Amino acid sequence: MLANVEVESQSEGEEENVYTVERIIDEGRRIINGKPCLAYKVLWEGWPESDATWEPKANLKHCKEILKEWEDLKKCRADKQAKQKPAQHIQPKLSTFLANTSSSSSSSTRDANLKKWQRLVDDAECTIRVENKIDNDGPPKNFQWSENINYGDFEPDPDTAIGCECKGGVCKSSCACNRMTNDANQKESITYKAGRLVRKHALGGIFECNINCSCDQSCPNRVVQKGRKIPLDLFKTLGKGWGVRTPNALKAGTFVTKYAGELLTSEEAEKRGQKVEKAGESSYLFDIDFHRGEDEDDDVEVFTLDAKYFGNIGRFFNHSCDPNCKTYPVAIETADPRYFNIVVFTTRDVKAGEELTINYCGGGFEEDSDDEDEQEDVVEVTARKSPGRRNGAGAGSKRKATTVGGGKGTKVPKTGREIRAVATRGYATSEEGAYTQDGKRIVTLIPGDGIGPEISKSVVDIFEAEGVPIVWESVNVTPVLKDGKTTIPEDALDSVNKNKVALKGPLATPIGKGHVSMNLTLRRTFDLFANVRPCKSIIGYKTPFDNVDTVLIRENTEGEYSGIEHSVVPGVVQSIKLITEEASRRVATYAFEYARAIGRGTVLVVHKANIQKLSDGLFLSVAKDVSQDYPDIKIEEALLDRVCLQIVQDPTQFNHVVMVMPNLYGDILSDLGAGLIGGLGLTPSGNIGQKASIFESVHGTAPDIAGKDLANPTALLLSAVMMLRHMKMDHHADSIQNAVLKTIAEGKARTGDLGGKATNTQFTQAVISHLAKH
Ligand SMILES: NC(=O)C1=CN([C@@H]2O[C@H](COP(=O)(O)OP(=O)(O)OC[C@H]3O[C@@H](n4cnc5c(N)ncnc54)[C@H](O)[C@@H]3O)[C@@H](O)[C@H]2O)C=CC1
Ligand SMILES: O=C(O)CCC(=O)C(=O)O
Repeated sequence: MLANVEVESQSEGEEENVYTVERIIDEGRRIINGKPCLAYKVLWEGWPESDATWEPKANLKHCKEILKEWEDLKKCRADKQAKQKPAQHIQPKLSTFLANTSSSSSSSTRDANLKKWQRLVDDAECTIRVENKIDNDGPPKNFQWSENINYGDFEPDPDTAIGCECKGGVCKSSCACNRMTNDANQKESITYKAGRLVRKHALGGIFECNINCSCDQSCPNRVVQKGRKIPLDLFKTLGKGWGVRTPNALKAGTFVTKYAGELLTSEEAEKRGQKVEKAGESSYLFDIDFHRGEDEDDDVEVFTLDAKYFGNIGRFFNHSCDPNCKTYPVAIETADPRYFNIVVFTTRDVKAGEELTINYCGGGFEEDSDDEDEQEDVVEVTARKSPGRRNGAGAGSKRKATTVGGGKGTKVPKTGREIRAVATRGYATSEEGAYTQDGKRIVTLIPGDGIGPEISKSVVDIFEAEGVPIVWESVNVTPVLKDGKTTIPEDALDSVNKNKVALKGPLATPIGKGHVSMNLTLRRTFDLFANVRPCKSIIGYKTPFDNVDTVLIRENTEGEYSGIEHSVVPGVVQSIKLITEEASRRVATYAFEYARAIGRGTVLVVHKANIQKLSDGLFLSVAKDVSQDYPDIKIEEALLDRVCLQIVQDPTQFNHVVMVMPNLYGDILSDLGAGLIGGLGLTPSGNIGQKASIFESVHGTAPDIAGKDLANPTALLLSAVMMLRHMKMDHHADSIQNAVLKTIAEGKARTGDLGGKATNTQFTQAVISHLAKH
């Protein structure tokens, strides 16, 4: 082992110490002494891993053998990943990694912890690649990865599994297990077709061959029990916490994963749910209630799987109203429906790189899928009745037990917990938040000051007329003094923490004195790091430029708005512009991801690094470094003053880029953009973070027209449209957006800022009359 190679400590200005390299444990691009470079993470002999440091290659010039060892190790890992070795069996090894790192540490700590996690996750089944390019979060805290269900005291009785008597490896449609699947779905066929793809008709309930069957392991009716065979990416999403993505294209009907977790009684799940909710944390409860009827008071016992502390990749699927996957019941270990496995299958063909999502409120196979199975084959699991008492008797069947649907018959009290009649889970990323009993999303509404309440009412009225399935929770953000500091009232904090999504009217800030800005306080409190400000010409409303379509992303938590100001001596004040690598990296990453998502090929970094050499210099160099991870997106840079000139000369030259910049520049440039398309009454924005997202118009409280019903609510309405898209309610977003644009284009009900005579109320009524359903 060639480990005793000495190198010099790289830190500038430090005494030159000499340490011994034990080995290299990681590699990546890092900023060292202000410059991005390839660096290696070095474990030092006699020092713990927590003292490992990132060293540029130059510092390792005497460590050729160690570098070679590292290259060999990397190659070996890459080969292992490429092989995507299939899982052996449904009972995988139990990986016990209790991530005890702080969720927001440095990026190097994050990377080390994610690597550690990746090894355990990988070990558990088929290849899972863990990736976080968004923030410094490591693995979730207090979460133990396991592919198994932890049954605790409620182990299912394997003797209740109904077996078939088919000999040899290939069960046919006459097999008792296939027939039970057919019974449950009123359709005859074998359950899985070639390529381990499930037939659509089978998805009302699948009975796989099991330990009580005579067929062997090569039987095609054994798919889920053999474990996941496809690689998956566990990745940090923009604004939705962790998510799951497929690196390869998948066909409709592909088995993706089982949902693992701890099996709880309803009472226990209820207690856990309440505790987690109180703490404002995410819950991951999934009722195994496929056998419950439409009436939730049905006298049946329902177990719940909790994946908060213990589970597998199933825990990380995000919700979508237009999902590409769905959970279905699969019986393997027992035919007792209280123990059906919750299993994720794709419901349509999925492209490589697509995020895999499920709709927590149901939704099955794509209607126009050209798969060989017909659409009417689809049997919705949602609120499906129990498959009933099946005998399993008939040719070739071997009935082992008769406990289907019966169980202990314990009466379960209705608890009011937000778990619906289908397999459902609560979740708390910025996308998921809270729901009412009847499945409506709860959204925090901060009406704001000045024109805020008027334009908020307009949004509420239009949403009601459109029938958007959300419930508003209105809160006040009048500043309160706590320990001498101006803060947000507790109920507003609780509401946003719980709901994860808010719509906010403008809030007034006293000029040159008085309390700090509540707008900025909200952004900082919820760490809403990226402020997305699109600016698009409105067809039919003539301005000097017809085709403006700019997108600006503003760093939203620091820079000139850090709020660090003091008087040095009378007549001299100092205001600190704080720029950190961490905040610059996450907003730059967001900009690149956003550019990719909306199909723009360039990220333009707007800065003044010629003057603010260190602060804007860091912002720019971090953005350049981030760009290395996005070879498909170009990076360009421009000085703010030149951008101001060019954008008023011809804004369309910025139509193909996503601009990203420090806080103050974004604030000013977005007002300038508004001026190009007709004013502040038109421009929306979204403040995006991991804990929550708050949508608001770019404008302020407009004190000159407040209380007169003269305001244009378009900017807040379009912010609300952005919010709907964020929540994946695109259908309602389209309807409202079209109605607003049509109203302005038509010209009959324009507000004063657009040269019209309509009041806010009249404009609102006109929009309602243009909604798709009217
Ligand atoms: N995010 C927020 O909540 C923001 C709050 N503010 C606060 O708002 C207050 C007023 O700031 P101002 O500089 O006057 O900016 P402002 O944006 O409130 O008003 C500027 C001009 O635009 C007009 N305007 C703005 N929104 C309009 C709408 N929806 N319909 C028709 N006309 C509209 C106003 O009548 C005014 O003439 C200040 O206390 C400021 O701190 C300012 C900007 C953003
Ligand atoms: O907080 C304020 O009053 C103004 C904030 C503002 O202009 C902004 O950052 O959008």
